[in-house]
Amino acid sequence: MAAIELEGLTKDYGAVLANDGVTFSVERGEIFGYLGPNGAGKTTTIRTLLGFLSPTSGSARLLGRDVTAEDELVEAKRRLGYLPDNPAFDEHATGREILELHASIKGDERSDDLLELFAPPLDRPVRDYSHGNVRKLGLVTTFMHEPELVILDEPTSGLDPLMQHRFAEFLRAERDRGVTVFFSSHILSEVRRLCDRVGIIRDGRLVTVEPVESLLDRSGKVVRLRAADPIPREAFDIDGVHDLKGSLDRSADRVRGPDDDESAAESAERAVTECTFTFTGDVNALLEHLRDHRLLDLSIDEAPLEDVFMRFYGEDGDAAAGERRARPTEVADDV
Ligand SMILES: Nc1ncnc2c1ncn2[C@@H]1O[C@H](COP(=O)(O)OP(=O)(O)OP(=O)(O)O)[C@@H](O)[C@H]1O
Repeated sequence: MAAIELEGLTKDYGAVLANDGVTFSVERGEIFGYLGPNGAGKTTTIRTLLGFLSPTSGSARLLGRDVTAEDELVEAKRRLGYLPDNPAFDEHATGREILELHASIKGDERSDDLLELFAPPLDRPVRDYSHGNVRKLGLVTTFMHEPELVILDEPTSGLDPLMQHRFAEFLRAERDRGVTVFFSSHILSEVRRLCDRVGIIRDGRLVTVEPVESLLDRSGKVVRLRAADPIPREAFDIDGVHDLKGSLDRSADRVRGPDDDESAAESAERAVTECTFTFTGDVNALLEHLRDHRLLDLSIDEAPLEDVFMRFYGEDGDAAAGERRARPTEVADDV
């Protein structure tokens, strides 16, 4: 039995179809990232899973329990930890009082360890907390009762890099002891660092569900090279080379054309000494192909996850995915 099962989940707010037949499962013991830009429908799915919203149609199950059946939902929630985007703690209570309240409701198996790890202040009222400290307190309340499944909304927002690193290590250790993690995010670096699989939602519809690695594999590698001598552009006419951009160092240009006065840009149309391209082929074949050229520098890196998302949200990706026309969406570090 999967930890989360969604089958044709649809939520129609009237003006907006926020979830449109969303179907996927989150397996036990995996870290699953739920991604999409603002307004894509992530929170709607999460709020439906938690029983805060009723689906217009379709079904949602948490730990095998139907979330639309009150008693089943209560049973599932005992084994669940939930960190909302903005935890609504009583502003007048201190962190310690909030932990005591949570312990009395759902139990406390490990708050001492969690406090050591995340170290939120405890003796000040929450209204004096920074955003990051609210988040740290929220992480303690989310995990203190040893949940089997945690649902986290943008978990690292407001955490400094050191704390983000600590949180990532903690989450992986939780996963390794069998805890299932479902989190929504639009921060690609976070997704790349943490997730086993991702589901991508756009305009209420699920675009893909797949392992992060396969998403990255399909997007290819970014190759950058610098050569001692000009390499004719035809040398890059091989399978898997896309988007070649290059420049020519004229001092190294020994392949000038008949017109020695041609501009640097014109020369670079024939040959390059420095270039960057996306490569989706066999790296060994590429290296073999470049063997006759003296390289000064070569790097082969994974394509940025941003490029992968552009395929799903950008104009071209829209056509390739056979999806509806995308709304204009900025895709930088945030999806
Ligand atoms: N209660 C509501 N009534 C009407 N429309 C709503 C309601 N809640 C959300 N929406 C709309 O549904 C769509 C999906 O919203 P949702 O909050 O699920 O997206 P999201 O992916 O979580 O976005 P964000 O990353 O900004 O939190 C948006 O167009 C939003 O304006």
